[in-house]
Amino acid sequence: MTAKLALEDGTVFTGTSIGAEGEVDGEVCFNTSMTGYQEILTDPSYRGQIVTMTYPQIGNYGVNESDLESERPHLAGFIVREHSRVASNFRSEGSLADYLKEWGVVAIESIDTRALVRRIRSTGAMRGVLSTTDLDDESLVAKAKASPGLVGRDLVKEVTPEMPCEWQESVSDWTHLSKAEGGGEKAEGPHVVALDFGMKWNIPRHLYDQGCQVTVLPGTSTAEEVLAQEPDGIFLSNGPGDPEPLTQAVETIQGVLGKAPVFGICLGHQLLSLACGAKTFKMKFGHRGGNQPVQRLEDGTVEITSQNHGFAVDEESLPDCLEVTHRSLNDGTIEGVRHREHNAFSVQYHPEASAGPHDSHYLFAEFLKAVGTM
Ligand SMILES: NC(=O)CC[C@H](N)C(=O)O
Repeated sequence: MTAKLALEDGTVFTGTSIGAEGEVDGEVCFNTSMTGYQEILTDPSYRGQIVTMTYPQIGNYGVNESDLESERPHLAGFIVREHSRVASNFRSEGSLADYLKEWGVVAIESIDTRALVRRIRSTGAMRGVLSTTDLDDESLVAKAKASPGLVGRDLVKEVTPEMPCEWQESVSDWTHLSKAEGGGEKAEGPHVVALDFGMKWNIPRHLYDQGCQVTVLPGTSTAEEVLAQEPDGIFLSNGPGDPEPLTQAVETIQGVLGKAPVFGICLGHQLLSLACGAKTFKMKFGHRGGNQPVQRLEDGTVEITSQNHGFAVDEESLPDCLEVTHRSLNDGTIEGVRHREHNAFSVQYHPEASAGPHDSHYLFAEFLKAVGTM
């Protein structure tokens, strides 16, 4: 079945559908990871985005239950150069194409993803439409132009859980970072409240494996609701879209700062910075992939990190109470901050990896240390 991708600048790519029938719109962005397509599909931070993989062949190790980062795919659409017809891996439980169809994900292959990515890199992230039902170029480009984009929209409300829950799952036990260190069984350690703005599951898995009792609260919770849990530490999760419209989350963070140690990842980092008085801005095409170099300013160490963000904290707006701790070596943007008075720090990248390198796992231990010293 033919599928088409149209961009707001008038470019149209014609390829073949590998997913569900239908039509979706969203911001077209690219991810440079060679593996981890299942984690990307199920990362709630991709809500509202059509994701192109730069690696040319995707799907060759299939899909499985333990690589899910949430219950279901969240991205708007998926683009690959070639979808592998063979899924060969001892962990594989099914094929990528079946998974995409099962969850109604509109997806396309056999387009020139290099040309698409070069266009995004020079023009910046663009709105687009991916369709198997409308194959008329003019109509598709008009729809891409009319698509709402990400700026100014609260996408967290579409992915945050309705109810609190107690987290009970370890990191998947085929990795060397699993329960071996005693995680899970000794969840009598510090009580961490995780505000879930669209949290990737590997984050609470890591906290649980460090012995934390993890209570997951909806991202819409108030400071009173968080503090009523008597947390030893508060975690601010990743999540989709533009951080600036999330005024309620910012208020909650302002209400809990200084009352317990705070650790934020990605959207959580942006929200902590906003709560301290900084501003965020939309990047030209963002950072998405498992090979993003970041420097830890304290000692110059370079970490290769997993990232997925299209917004960033604006350095010019940084208040005196925040100190930059990490910086991107690709473009110099802020990748981590620490509060000078309160016990609070955050990073723009993903120490839980999933998928990606494990260089930054030490941040979970740092949070635990912070929790113990408050
Ligand atoms: N992974 C995330 O939390 C992403 C944060 C935010 N939605 C951004 O794109 O910058």
